[in-house]
Amino acid sequence: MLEVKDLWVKYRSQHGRSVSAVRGVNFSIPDGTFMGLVGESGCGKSTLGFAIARLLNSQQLEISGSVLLNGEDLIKMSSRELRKLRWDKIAIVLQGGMNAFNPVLKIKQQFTDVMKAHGQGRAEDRDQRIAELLRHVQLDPALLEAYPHELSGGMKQRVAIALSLVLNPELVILDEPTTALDVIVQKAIVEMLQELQRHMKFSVLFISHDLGLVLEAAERVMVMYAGKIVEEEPVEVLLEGAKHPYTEALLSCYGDPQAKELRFKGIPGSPPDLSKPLQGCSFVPRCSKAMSACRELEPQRLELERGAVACHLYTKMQGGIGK
Ligand SMILES: Nc1ncnc2c1ncn2[C@@H]1O[C@H](COP(=O)(O)OP(=O)(O)OP(=O)(O)O)[C@@H](O)[C@H]1O
Repeated sequence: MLEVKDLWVKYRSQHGRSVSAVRGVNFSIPDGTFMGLVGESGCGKSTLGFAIARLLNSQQLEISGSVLLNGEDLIKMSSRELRKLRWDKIAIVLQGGMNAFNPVLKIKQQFTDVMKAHGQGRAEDRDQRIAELLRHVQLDPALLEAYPHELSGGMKQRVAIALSLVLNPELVILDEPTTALDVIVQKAIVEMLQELQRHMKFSVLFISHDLGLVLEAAERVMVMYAGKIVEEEPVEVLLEGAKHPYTEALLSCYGDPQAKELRFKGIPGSPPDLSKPLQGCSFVPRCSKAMSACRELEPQRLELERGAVACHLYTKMQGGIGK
């Protein structure tokens, strides 16, 4: 349903410095799939999510490639065409989404405004739909008469999710939707989201820096590093063993929960500066398995039986590189 092909996003600053935040990304999200996107801070996750929804200010960036939603290229669409498509076909929920409500409007009004703007039906039908959505996110419809400040963070995020579903979108992009919430509320919201997704059959792109949360929430996972997807797989395949050394390192950060002493490990070093030209594999300085070819050639995405990986270890296994 969603197909992203060779997507590049480069931010331009006034001082001539540019940052390549998304560098040739390819993937697709089939209908009704819960896809996770994970990676360290600054690897380009939000830029990718925003680029798909065409929510980036195009005057300050260069964007190329295509984002096909049921065959229609969003990158080529005019602002008018995009306005019709947002909420209706694609909706986005942000980490700060719960603070994005208008503080002087009751919750109900925030739903009504979106529905009216998209020409949605009679007042009674609207009211019925809004109440039904609130029940879907396990909130009492009486809360529709509340102002945003009267709700807790978890409740507001549930409302933000309900609002994103108001026009029955085909794809919902959630960017760190639970990061500001405690782990118990996080888990409850993820479970609710899975339930909603199964029931309403939309596709999800769930963006988070928390691999543990993504593994719990999603069916498939994409791992992003320095603007590229370095591994993509169904969760159960990834849990059998990561292929890319970066994914392996991310997984090992969680340690063994059964161990007597809980130790948190980090990944030594830091991600590369995306404003500088990169040569070879961008993970080389932090990779314990790097070979000389990794310093020279950028690994390309290699399609596997149930996923994909961009790492020379796999090119080598297939006889592609000798060093
Ligand atoms: N408006 C902008 N102008 C210039 N550079 C930007 C802009 N927004 C993001 N960047 C840069 O693009 C790169 C990717 O940032 P992005 O926010 O997409 O990453 P992220 O993985 O979502 O990180 P985080 O989880 O911290 O939000 C970073 O180097 C960041 O500094």
